Amino acid sequence: MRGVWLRSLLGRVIFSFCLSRNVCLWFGVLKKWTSFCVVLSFIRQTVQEDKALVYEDWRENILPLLDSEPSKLNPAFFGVEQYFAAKSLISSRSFEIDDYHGFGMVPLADLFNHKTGAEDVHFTALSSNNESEDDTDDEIVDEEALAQNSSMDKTEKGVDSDMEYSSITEDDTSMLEMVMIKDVSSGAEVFNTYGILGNAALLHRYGFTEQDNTYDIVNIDLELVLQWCSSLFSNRRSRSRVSLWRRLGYSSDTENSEYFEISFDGEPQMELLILLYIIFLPDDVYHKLDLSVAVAENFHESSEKTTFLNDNIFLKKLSNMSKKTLMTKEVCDALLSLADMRESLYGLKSLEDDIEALKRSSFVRDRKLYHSSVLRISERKILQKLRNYASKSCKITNLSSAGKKLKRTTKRES
Ligand SMILES: C[S@@+](CC[C@H](N)C(=O)[O-])C[C@H]1O[C@@H](n2cnc3c(N)ncnc32)[C@H](O)[C@@H]1O
Repeated sequence: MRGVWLRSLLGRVIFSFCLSRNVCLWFGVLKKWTSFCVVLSFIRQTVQEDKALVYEDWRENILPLLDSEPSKLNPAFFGVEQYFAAKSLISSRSFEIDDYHGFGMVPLADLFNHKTGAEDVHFTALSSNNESEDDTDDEIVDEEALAQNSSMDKTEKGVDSDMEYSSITEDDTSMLEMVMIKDVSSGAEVFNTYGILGNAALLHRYGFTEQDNTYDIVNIDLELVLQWCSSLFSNRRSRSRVSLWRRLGYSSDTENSEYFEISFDGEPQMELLILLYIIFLPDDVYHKLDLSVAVAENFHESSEKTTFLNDNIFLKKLSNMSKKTLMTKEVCDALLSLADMRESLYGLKSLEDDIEALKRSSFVRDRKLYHSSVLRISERKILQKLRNYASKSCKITNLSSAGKKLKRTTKRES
């Protein structure tokens, strides 16, 4: 048996997996789990929301069992803390398989540790054209059928060649294929990748971080932008400018957890630049734009609304603006202030202090401290890059406006 698995690792092996698109049913009917999985898409890092969802799950599904009479459950094992621990364990051992299957737990596949952007092994559904034909039914995979299909069964029946696996299971949506995508030297660790995840997401879901993770990001909350805005302008102006930005469709749907991402290279999200740009618009331009949007909002037909907005010259200009053109001197200065405000959330210790502390040996033993420190440092380095990005763009803007002024003066003089 051992030989079969080892051979399969070097070639390819097909796992049967107990999984449906609603993977959460695997653990009993915990309806909130689905949203928990979805929320953990990690494009948005919603630790607090997840905690609230898990708590709600516990309250709805576990608490009634404890309260029911006579309860055979020992409350010491079914408290909310234990529930969080169990869910964390499950979540750290499940991963996003593909678009069709979503998140799931796959026996054996959870053997592999993660490496960002450098997987050796890849998991994929066998049939690539099985998209949504059976969307409405078969949410739960028939466990008996799965057992019959399991690769272990086939091995025991003596079916162990790759060809035979493939021909038997080609259209089976309950099968996953594990493919070695590169050669791995004998004795070296075989890595999978859990997805494109920044350090906060890795820490939140899997309990570890990676130094120099190129998918790392820093979030700047909309709330922080509002705070900065209110330090320069009246609250009324801040609110009205943000409201216009929302009405133009640049904000996300979830109003209570809005934030902007700064990429690993220190580049701010376009939506943040547009908001800052709108905040600095002169009053007359703002009022014209606001009026146009108000008129458009009165159209009943969305096509009429779109045509009207598309005809607006300023809106056309705004939507065609590149990051470079949005980086006016004011926007650059705003980004520098926002970087400082965000940095202040890390307390009084400097980035250098943090780097020194990470080198201390005690951190290596205390894994929680180590990973939280890596996260802190990588986020602060991104903020540093944001400052560089803003200062560099500011210099370019200054140079080009100085160039334009010079051109105008030369024209006038000639
Ligand atoms: C699916 S398991 C991977 C197998 C795991 N090593 C085990 O013991 O079963 C996921 C867990 O492995 C650990 N892990 C995976 N990749 C890691 C990495 N690159 N660095 C540190 N820990 C990692 C984390 O604790 C994570 O929650």
